[in-house]
Amino acid sequence: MHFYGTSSVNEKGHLTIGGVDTIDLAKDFGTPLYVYDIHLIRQRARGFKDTFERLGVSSQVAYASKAFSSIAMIQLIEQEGLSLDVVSGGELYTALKAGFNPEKIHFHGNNKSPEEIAMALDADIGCFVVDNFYEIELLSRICKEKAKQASILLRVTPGIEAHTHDYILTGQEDSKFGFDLQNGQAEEALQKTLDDQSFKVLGLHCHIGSQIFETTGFIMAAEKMIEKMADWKVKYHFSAEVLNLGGGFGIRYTKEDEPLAPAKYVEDIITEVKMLMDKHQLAMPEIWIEPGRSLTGDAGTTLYSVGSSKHVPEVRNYLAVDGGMSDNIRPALYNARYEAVIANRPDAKAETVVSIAGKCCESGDMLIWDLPISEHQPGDVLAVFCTGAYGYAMANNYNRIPRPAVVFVEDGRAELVIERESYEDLIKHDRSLSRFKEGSER
Ligand SMILES: Cc1ncc(COP(=O)(O)O)c(C=O)c1O
Ligand SMILES: N[C@@H](CCCC[NH3+])C(=O)O
Repeated sequence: MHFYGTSSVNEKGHLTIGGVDTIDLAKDFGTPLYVYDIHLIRQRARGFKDTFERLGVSSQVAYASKAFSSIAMIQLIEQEGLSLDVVSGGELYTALKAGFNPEKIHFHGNNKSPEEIAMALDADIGCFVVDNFYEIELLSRICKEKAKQASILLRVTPGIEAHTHDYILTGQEDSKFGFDLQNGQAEEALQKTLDDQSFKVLGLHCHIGSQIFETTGFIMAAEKMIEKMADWKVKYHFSAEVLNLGGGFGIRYTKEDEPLAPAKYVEDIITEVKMLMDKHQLAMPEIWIEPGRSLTGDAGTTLYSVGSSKHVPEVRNYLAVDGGMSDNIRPALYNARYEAVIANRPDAKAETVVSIAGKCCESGDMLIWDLPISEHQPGDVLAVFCTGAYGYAMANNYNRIPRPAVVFVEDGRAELVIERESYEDLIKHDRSLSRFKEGSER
C-alpha cells in the first residue's frame, strides 16, 4: 500500500490519518466522509513558497480554490500565507466570509457576470484575470460606474497541447479560455486595456491544463509569452510586472502515475524562465502560480462503508459502497483512477479483485474498476485515496443523496469542517405544488 502524507497503521491494525484512527472517524462522523490531512496541505504550501524564496524570485502562490473550497479550507490557506484564485461569485463569497484578505484574491472565469464583477470590485480584490473582449468592455464600464481602477492580468492561450485528459486541457488554440497569442487577439487585448484608464495591466496569465507530469509544456508556454513580452516592451513600452503560469501540476493517483515532487515543478520551470528573461533582456517579473490539485489532492481520503456485493460468474465481482458519483464524479467524467484499501485492515494481503460500485442508479457509477482487495464484509470501511481535489468540490445531489461531511485531521485531532447534508437540506429550496389548483383547466 502507498501511504500519503501522515497516513499510517496503528496498533489495532487500522489506517490512521493525521494520527486519527479512520475507523473511529467513520463511527463518529458517518460515511461517506472526506478526511483531509491538513499537515500535508501545509507542507505543500510551504514547499511552493520556500522554493521561490530559495530561487530568489518574488512570487504569489495562489491556491485554486475550485479544487476544494470551504470556509475552513480558505482559512487554512490564509494561515499559510498563500493567495487565492476564485472563479465564481460563490467561491469569492466563501473567501470573503472566511475573512480572506481581498487584496490577495485573483478572480478568474470566462464569463464573469456583471453582478460578480461588481461584487469583486466592491470587495477591492487584488486582480481580475481578464479572459475575453466582452469582459474588457464589461469590466471597464463597471469600473467607470464605480469610479474604480481594476488591476488585471490578460489570460492568453499560448497554443500548447499538454498531455492530459481532453476535458482538462486549456492551453490549446481551440479553447474556450483566453486571448490567442498567435493570431493577434492577445495583442489587441493589450492595446485596448493599456489605453483604458479603468485598468492597471499587471501582466499575462496562462494555464495549459491540469494533471500534467512534465515541465515541457509549461516552459514552452512561458517561452511564447516571454517572446511577446519582449516584443510588446519595444512596441508599447509595456513591462509586465507579473507572469502567471497557472496551475496543473500532476499528482500520484495510482502506481502508474509518476509526477515530479510539487516543488520540483516550480524549480525546473523557474530556472528556465530566468534564462529566457535574461535571453530577452527583460527584468524578472513577479511569478504567480495557481496550484489546486497539487495542494489538496493527495491530502484527501474518502471513507465509505462497504455494503452489497454481486458476483457475475467468470466476469466480475462488484462491491458496492454507500457513496459514488454523487460524492466523486471524476471516475464517471474522466475515467479517473484511484487506489483503495479496507481501512480496518490495510496491511492484509489483497486476495481478490473487485470493482467498486457506487449506489447511484447509473451503470456508469463505478468508483474503481478491478481493485485488488483483501478479505472484506459488509460494514467494513473502504478508504479511497487521493480524493482531495475536485472530489467534494464536484459533489452533487444526484438521486437526492445528501453530500458527505468533511473533517480535517492533524496531530491526533479531528474537526468537522463541513457538516453532512440532511434530508431536510435536500428539500429546503423546494416549493410545494399548492399554488396550482388541482386538475387545472387546459
Ligand atoms: C485558470 C486555472 N488555474 C488553476 C487551476 C488549477 O489547476 P490544478 O488543480 O490542476 O493545479 C485551474 C484548473 O485547471 C485553472 O483553470
Ligand atoms: N475537474 C478536473 C480538473 C479541472 C480543472 C479546472 N480547470 C479534475 O477533476 O481533474
